[in-house]
Amino acid sequence: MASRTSDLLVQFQPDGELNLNSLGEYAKEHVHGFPSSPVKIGLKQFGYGQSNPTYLMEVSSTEGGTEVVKKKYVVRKKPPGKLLQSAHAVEREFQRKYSCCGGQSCCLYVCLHGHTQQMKGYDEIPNTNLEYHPKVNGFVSWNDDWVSVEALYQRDGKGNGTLVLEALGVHTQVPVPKVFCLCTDSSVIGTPFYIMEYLEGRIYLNPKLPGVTPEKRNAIYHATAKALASLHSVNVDSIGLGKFGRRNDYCKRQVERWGKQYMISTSEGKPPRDPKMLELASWLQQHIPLEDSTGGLVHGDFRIDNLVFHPVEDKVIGILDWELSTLGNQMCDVAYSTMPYVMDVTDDNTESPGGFEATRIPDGIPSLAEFLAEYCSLTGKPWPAVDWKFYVALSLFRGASIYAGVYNRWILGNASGGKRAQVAGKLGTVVIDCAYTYIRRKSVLPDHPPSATNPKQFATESEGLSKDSGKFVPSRKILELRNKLLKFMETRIYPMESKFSELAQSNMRWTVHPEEENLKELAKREGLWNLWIPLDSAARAKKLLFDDAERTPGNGNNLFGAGLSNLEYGYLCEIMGRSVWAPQVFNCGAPDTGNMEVLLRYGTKEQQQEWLIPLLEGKIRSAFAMTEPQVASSDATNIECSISRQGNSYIINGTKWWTSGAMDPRCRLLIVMGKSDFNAAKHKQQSMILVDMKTPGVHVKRPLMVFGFDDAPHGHAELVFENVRVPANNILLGEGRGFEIAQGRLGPGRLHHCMRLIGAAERGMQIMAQRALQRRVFGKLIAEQGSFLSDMAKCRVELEKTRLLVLEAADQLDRLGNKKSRGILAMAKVAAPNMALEVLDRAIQVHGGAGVSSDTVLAHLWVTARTLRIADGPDEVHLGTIAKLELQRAKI
Ligand SMILES: Cc1cc2nc3c(=O)[nH]c(=O)nc-3n(C[C@H](O)[C@H](O)[C@H](O)COP(=O)(O)OP(=O)(O)OC[C@H]3O[C@@H](n4cnc5c(N)ncnc54)[C@H](O)[C@@H]3O)c2cc1C
Repeated sequence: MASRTSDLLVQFQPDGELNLNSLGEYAKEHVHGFPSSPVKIGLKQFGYGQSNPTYLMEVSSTEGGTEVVKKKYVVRKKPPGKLLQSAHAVEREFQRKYSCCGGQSCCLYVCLHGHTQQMKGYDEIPNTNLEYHPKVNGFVSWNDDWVSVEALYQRDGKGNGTLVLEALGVHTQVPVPKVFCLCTDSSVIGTPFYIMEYLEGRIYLNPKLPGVTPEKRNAIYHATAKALASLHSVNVDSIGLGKFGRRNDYCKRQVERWGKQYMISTSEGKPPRDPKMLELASWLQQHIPLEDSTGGLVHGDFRIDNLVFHPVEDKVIGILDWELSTLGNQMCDVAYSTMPYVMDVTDDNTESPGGFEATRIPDGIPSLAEFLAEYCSLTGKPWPAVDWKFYVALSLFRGASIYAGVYNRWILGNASGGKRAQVAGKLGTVVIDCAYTYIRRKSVLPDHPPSATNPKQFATESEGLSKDSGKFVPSRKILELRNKLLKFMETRIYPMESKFSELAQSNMRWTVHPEEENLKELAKREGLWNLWIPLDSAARAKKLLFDDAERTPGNGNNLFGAGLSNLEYGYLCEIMGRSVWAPQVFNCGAPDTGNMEVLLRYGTKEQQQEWLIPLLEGKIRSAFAMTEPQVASSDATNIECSISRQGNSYIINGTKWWTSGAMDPRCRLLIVMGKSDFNAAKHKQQSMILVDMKTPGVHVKRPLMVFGFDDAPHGHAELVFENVRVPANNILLGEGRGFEIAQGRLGPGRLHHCMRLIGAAERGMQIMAQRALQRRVFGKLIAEQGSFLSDMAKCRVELEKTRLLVLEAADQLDRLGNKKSRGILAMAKVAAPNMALEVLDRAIQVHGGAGVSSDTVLAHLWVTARTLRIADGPDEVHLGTIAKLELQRAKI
């Protein structure tokens, strides 16, 4: 059952300092609309929670001789007595619009704790006990989480400032109570306090939601995820909270802070210290997530009982308790909000942790995975499986530290939670044990969010993402992956492009930048690895290698991708195509994907073990050697390289060129196409064979240049095979089956090129528009020149047409297979490079000289697109296929 907010009131327990008269006088002066002649000011205390004492202030006036309550407010103050550093910082919850004289002489600066200080040239202000720090242009204090005063009361151009509650209330849809004033003067009611709006609504004190129907429970959890998502979606910079806290190293600082506070609460003469807590601290320190700073707004105490729900509707009208709010890693908030799944926080059970996962999820409440999937979908955040253990353990660690603080305060006699604080010591031990067990669990969250098609999916609104049906509407799963990829590109790939290029132009050009390997690890951890692998190819290899697809060791580390169709991959591959450096970071680069596809589809178990697994793991790279300099290789029946059987070996002789990737120091495998029988039928002469790059007789003659780019460190090699002897079982599928394999290999691989070209064109469009909006020619921005506008619009038209064609080809490939979709594949292969060239050429033109230089990525993208009118079959060959099919249709 929900409690109405008014049900939570208990008789006012005076703390000896709270003077109602001074409170009333202060409110009259500082709260807009406060009755000017109140008859009576009454105070009732909210009896729930041990944090900052909170009161309902009822202001009565007389009407027709009767006393009526005219207005209700909430007063929230610090507890009296000596407090832990940074705890109970009510000032952090509040923000008022702070006006100054215009920046001339009276700007008041207030620190986190209500201390004030004058700045050079400003009027003297009492209560000075902080030091001005020029680096932060604010005041520094004892707390490492200090934000500069300027940050706390950021000034806009008019000398006004904003902070969290007011900033959210004024500028966002995040449900928060309206705040009226902050009083930092402890002489008024004994401690700093603030006054805010009283919200009449429902509060669910128990996250199990007893006495609530399953449907309503579902709706309440949905509303909770939505409220959290709304607060996490706030753009802090745009609402003046950009400096509300330090953005980086949030988890690291949290571990230090709560560890420190635990030590303070359990020092000599205080409650005993639990050694497991120290172990926990060290585990946390060693497992800080790589991405320790999403830098967004963090509530710090987000739980269902800190939410006020509408009196009748299942929506949140107020998020309360902002005293721990700051900027940082929002996943900490998410983990904390899911504590009921791990631990029963409702009753003072000092024996066991409980938690939905240990007991049972009450009917209607979503599973943890469903709740998280809902949140991730609403915010577009990546699925947090990788670091989930850390986040939950940190929440528990923090909880244990808070319990230790409460217990210590109870011993000192100033815990506002009264009797409940008495058992806090024992509860702390339960929490520590729970965390201790938790970090030893093998798995805490599935690798992937529950499927969007799961009928039990609890979300209603997020279904909107996949509810809209239509051929080219990506599912929620794909949208999540897309968002993750986009973020990865923005934060990891684009910032490294110039560094990768620099190395590729230096005399160390044929080495790999160490950051590339780091990024690969990160991509694996993010679940952005091997996404290109189609379901059916993965199934064959899993069966062959492990006999039991479900128990594949690779399941846990995305070795076999995310189980996507070619169509689904299309939405992701194009994002990778926006940078020439990106595909290999996700193990989705050419020619590896094509080669892995060959091994997945046609490799024997032994071949897969030797070559496929290290390729899937990203430990080695590969190349495909078909084209030969001396013959027209667009017709592969012309090739002359010989593969001849001798006992248990094959001997290879011939010259290949344009073997892409063969210069890469990690390249170990060559798939060589040659002739094993020069007298067989035209399409049965060719075979494919696996060759270790290190086999004697494999010579790299030279790297080839593409319009001046050698594409180091991967490169395109001319190779000579001189009596290269390889084991006979290196043959793929069997002698004379080379053409068959080529058909299988080139279908998806070709389409991946097209998908990437869509991305390259998108990048071109983006850079082109940015340039046009900045560059002035003959008195006008380029974006204002009519000829440019129509050119750009035409580029967009071409791009969208081609994207649809590529997606259609992917869809046909999924449904009809390689052979039947060869017509549309050929169309995509002709259309995509030509479209990308047109768009990139336009973008280059808009950049003038800069466009043809290496200062932008445009020239490299253009060059790559140009080669794709030739590589994987010249346009003419594909046009021939399209025309042939067209005529065949006409004959039927
Ligand atoms: C950057 C790059 C990377 C490459 N990577 C690889 C790789 O990793 N592995 C590999 O084996 N190969 C690779 N290639 C080679 C590529 O696949 C071949 O260049 C391509 O197949 C064309 O073969 P060719 O160069 O022998 O040209 P040719 O076969 O000599 O053709 C020359 C031209 O003849 C015309 N032509 C061809 N057929 C027809 C027709 N039916 N009708 C009308 N005109 C026609 C076309 O204009 C064509 O461009 C790569 C090429 C480049 C540029």
